[in-house]
Amino acid sequence: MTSYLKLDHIDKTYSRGGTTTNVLKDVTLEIHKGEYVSIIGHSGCGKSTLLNIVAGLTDATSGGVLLEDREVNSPGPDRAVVFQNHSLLPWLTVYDNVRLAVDKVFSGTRTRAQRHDWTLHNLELVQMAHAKDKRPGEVSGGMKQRVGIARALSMEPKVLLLDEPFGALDALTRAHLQDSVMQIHATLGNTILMITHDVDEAVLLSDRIVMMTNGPSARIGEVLDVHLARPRKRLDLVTNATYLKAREAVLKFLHERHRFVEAA
Ligand SMILES: Nc1ncnc2c1ncn2[C@@H]1O[C@H](COP(=O)(O)OP(=O)(O)OP(=O)(O)O)[C@@H](O)[C@H]1O
Repeated sequence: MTSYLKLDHIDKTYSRGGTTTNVLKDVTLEIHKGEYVSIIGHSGCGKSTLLNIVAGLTDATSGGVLLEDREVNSPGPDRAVVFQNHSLLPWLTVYDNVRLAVDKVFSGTRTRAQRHDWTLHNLELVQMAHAKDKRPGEVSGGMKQRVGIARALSMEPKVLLLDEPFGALDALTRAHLQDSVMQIHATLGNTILMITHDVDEAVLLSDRIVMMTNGPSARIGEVLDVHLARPRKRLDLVTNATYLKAREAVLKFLHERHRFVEAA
């Protein structure tokens, strides 16, 4: 398989008030088309910084990001981001929040009727068509995240970037949304890069788990292949030896790194 998205020797240093902090050190990662890759690591190691660099929202200090062999260093609809706290416009309906993105990307290439159908189609994908006329303030946190995912998908991004998309949700809502994302990934074959703190979530959803060392100068410590057939059913995995082994490997990595920090 060839690399679709490449993080190429990324370094990131923040300078503030005369002090400089090196957050990311030589991060290189190749992601294949259709792959679901998660990044896991302790708080503050630089996961969001890395995702923001891929999104084009933050510049790398050196190194860069290649998508289909072309350098990307500014935001674009080819890399749609879903943040932990939904970023919907509160004065627009659920429908209009998605339609706005659809119009931005497709106003030159699709008719009004096509854009309308496409907006509804994406709301249906996340089971939110029934609430299309509600405003964000009138729906639950999980529903808002669904709309955020619909909005991101509606731009037909080459890569979907998820920054802890389920982090602020209760366990049941989180599980439902994880199932929806797995279903969407199975249907559309999206290439997904996701940040998470949750070991079970990483193993359930990912083809590969990228484990970051602690910062400063965080780098990729280990990359774990998750050899679990799809579709994956969470209840079946509870006793699955491959699942348990993967889970243990990630926990061990994080635990050892954590101990390292405490000892330091
Ligand atoms: N704009 C900025 N200026 C200076 N330092 C920053 C800036 N943004 C982030 N940092 C620092 O960079 C480091 C990495 O932050 P980042 O948010 O990327 O980590 P993270 O792994 O995503 O954390 P968390 O898991 O808690 O969200 C932190 O030490 C943070 O304080």
